[in-house]
Amino acid sequence: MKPVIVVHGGAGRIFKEQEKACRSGVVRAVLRGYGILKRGGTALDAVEEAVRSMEDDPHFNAGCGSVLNEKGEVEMDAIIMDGKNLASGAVSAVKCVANPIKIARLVMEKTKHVLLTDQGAHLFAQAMGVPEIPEEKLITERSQERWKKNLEPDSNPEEFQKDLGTVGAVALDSEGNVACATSTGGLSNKLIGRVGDTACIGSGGYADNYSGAASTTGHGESIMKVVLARLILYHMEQGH
Ligand SMILES: NC(=O)C[C@H](N)C(=O)O
Repeated sequence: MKPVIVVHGGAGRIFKEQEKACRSGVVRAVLRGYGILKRGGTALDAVEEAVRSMEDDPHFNAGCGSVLNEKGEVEMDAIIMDGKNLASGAVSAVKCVANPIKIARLVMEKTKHVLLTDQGAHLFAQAMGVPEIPEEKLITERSQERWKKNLEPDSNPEEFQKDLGTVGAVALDSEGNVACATSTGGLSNKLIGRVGDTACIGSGGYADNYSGAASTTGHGESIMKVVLARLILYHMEQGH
């Protein structure tokens, strides 16, 4: 089967001066993921690699470049899912790691659970030998500026939520297996402990060999209302 990978760097507004960097970020991610597929690798490895690449890229709202919560901290959510057996792993409100998607994968493969949050995710990551990094390494000038602007009395937080998007990827490998991965810093100036759609199976992503794979981006609280990723696959199953 001919392998396929599709990635997104969010569906938010992209400022002119960021356009080139954002474009090369998604191209780099897709090439890394596709490289794995071309060598006969799995859809799961391909989506993880593509998302890692965008987590490492400060132009996206995931990993380095994540938006900040109300206290000016980075709290990230991520999910990965294997369409072959419906196995999935996710983390929410994780701090001080470069690649939340890696921990999501470890949750899937090394635990009996599907979602670990905050401190529990942190302890698990430590136990798995995932290196901790200083929070400053995840914070960009742009995310700090956005956070400060949102604190101003006349700010329009709705406007700022349009600026940046979550990252994600879906892939089909030569064996006919599909997978999805999604990663985000969430919403600007969100409440501490807010968990968005990205960490929730069926909302931030879903993969099922029977129907396909989806990775979502946008306003998490709206996405969760309709369990969007699963809803998309439902419509695909119906042939829509
Ligand atoms: N920009 C985004 O896609 C945000 C993400 N869906 C969230 O609500 O956490």
